[in-house]
Amino acid sequence: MTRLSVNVNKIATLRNSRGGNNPDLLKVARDCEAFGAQGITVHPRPDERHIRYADVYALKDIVTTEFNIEGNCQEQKFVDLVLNIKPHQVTLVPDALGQLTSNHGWDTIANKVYLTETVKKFKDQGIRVSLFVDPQTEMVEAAAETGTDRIELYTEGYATKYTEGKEASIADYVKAAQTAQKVNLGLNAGHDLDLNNLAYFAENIPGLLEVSIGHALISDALYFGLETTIQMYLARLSGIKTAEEIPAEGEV
Ligand SMILES: CC(=O)[C@@H](O)[C@H](O)COP(=O)(O)O
Ligand SMILES: NCC(=O)COP(=O)(O)O
Repeated sequence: MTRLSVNVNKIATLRNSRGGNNPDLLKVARDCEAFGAQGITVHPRPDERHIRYADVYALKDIVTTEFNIEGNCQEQKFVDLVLNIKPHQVTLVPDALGQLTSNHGWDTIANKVYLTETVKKFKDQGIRVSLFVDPQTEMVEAAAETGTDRIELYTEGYATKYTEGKEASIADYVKAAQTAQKVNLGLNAGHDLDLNNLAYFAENIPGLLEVSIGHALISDALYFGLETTIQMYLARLSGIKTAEEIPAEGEV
């Protein structure tokens, strides 16, 4: 079954808006795990506008599930952070400085030499590596040549097109996932996944090991509460239908 890693960036963003410790990031991370999340994701950025480097060190001591650190390995501070903490997984994302949020995957062809050296640096320390990529066959194939363990498919394109037509929105992702299987890459996915689009993605993408979800999940928690929200996302991943999705008798 696909595992759910909760990205807690938005909790830090809310906390930072007032300068104190409310909400308490470490408590939220512990609670996410207690409510069933199988991993915690953070994505520190150089300006530390949400997750701070100090948060990542503090989380290392309390996360008991999979710890996934995402970020830009072209920043030496990020590389040092990850090598010091040694999380279960590092996800390398080609962010530009000052970027609002991640908006593209690696060009794994143009950056093959750089990525091969960087992947090795982390793998030599026992850290699983995942590369953030767009759903393009040639990018997935070249990713495999860097020695990375996994890729994370950037799902913003899927999420945007989902409401216009499910089949068309997922087609490139299915192809990319099939390619990943062919070249023996583990498969993660993330960005803008939510309660509406998650189940269809998880049902149709072969070999999907993990999704990391932050923005929508934390927003949903305002309405449903964190525990219920996490249960709802887990249900989407396990194929359990909600009451509204179960056809009434005679409708089948
Ligand atoms: C790589 C990715 O898609 C996520 O990590 C996303 O970028 C979250 O980062 P923000 O919370 O800064 O939007
Ligand atoms: N890797 C994707 C992630 O961690 C969360 O992205 P989003 O759900 O905040 O868009």
